Amino acid sequence: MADQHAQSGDDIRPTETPAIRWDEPPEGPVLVLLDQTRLPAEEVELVCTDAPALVEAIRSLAVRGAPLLGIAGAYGIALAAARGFDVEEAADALAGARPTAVNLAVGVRRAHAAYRAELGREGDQKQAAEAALAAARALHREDAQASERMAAHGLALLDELLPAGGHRVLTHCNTGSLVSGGEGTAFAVALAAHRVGRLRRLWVDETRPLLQGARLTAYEAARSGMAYTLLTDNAAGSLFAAGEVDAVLVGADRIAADGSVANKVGTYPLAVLARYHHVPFIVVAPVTTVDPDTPDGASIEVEQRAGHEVTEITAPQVPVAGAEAGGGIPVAPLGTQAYNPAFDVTPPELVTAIVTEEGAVSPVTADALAELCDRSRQVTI
Ligand SMILES: CSC[C@@H](O)[C@@H](O)C(=O)COP(=O)(O)O
Repeated sequence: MADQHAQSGDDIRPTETPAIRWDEPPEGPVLVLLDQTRLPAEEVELVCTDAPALVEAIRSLAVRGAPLLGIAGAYGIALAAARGFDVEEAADALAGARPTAVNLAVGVRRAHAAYRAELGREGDQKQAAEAALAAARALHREDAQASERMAAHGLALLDELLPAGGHRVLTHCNTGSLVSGGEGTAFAVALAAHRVGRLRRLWVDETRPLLQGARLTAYEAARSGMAYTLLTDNAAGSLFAAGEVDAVLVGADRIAADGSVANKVGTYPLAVLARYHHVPFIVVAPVTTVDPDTPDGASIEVEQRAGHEVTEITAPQVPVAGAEAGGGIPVAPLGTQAYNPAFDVTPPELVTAIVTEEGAVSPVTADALAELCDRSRQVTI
């Protein structure tokens, strides 16, 4: 199959606009987000001046993806503190805005703890707000570094598992620079393979219902100059059957202590397909996505989203005036009920490896994961 994009991608950024940035115009500090609901049509920034606006941006998926949610949550605390809002209230609202991605609560807790610690040291409100901002900036920076290290570990693992030929990698949802302070998680591994000429093709699942694959991953892949092909989620089975997939690379929203992986709905069927077809199924996520307090997959809260996301096709860049519910184009009879979990859970026995910035765990066991988390804590302290 001919490559769709022949240019070398090294100097091309996957988006012109950063996914998130802190700004301090004369009117006061703001958190500026690249509104992901408007992609790929246009890169538009969304300016949040308080925590409720950020909560709304999180719920509507203007800002999304586990690591970026953590960074956004931390900046949200800094924003509430800097603008003199009730920080306790902001922390509760932000941490609860979406339940599955553990990074959101982790990011909120980190900035909140820095804020409280400064107050505890008799710091004034301004100093506490500065401490929260410093914590958010540190998380942002660390996520970029983690991204780089995950890419290196992931590429080494791919080369070890697939010694011959270029890699044909299937991915789901969106895991690139739109979800991270750096180049992302699973997508960063594909990008690293592309840069050294080892990526033959990135197969991009469209990822119904909100099309993060089609709208966002295809966008990032195109701008990066890699060979990619978009497929409907339903076409993955026949792609495996045709022998066209060498590895699956996905991200994670929460990894339970036993190694169960919550990720975008549609991930679990890919893991089943991969096992049946003897293809490595690799999860790439920062250590902060591993949640030692969630013992197993059954304990992970899976976010249920509005049915209209399924019963309507919503192209946010093309608003439909006067339409019902979500404002999209109906594709089902009026009143149809929909089952719309945002995530599913893949059991550890279907996961070939979990790649983090601290290295890979394979086979995936509770003990190996716990050891990795301990190692990471020692490095951080
Ligand atoms: C590194 S991103 C990993 C996951 O957060 C990603 O795969 C995903 O499922 C995102 O879901 P979303 O609902 O778009 O926030």
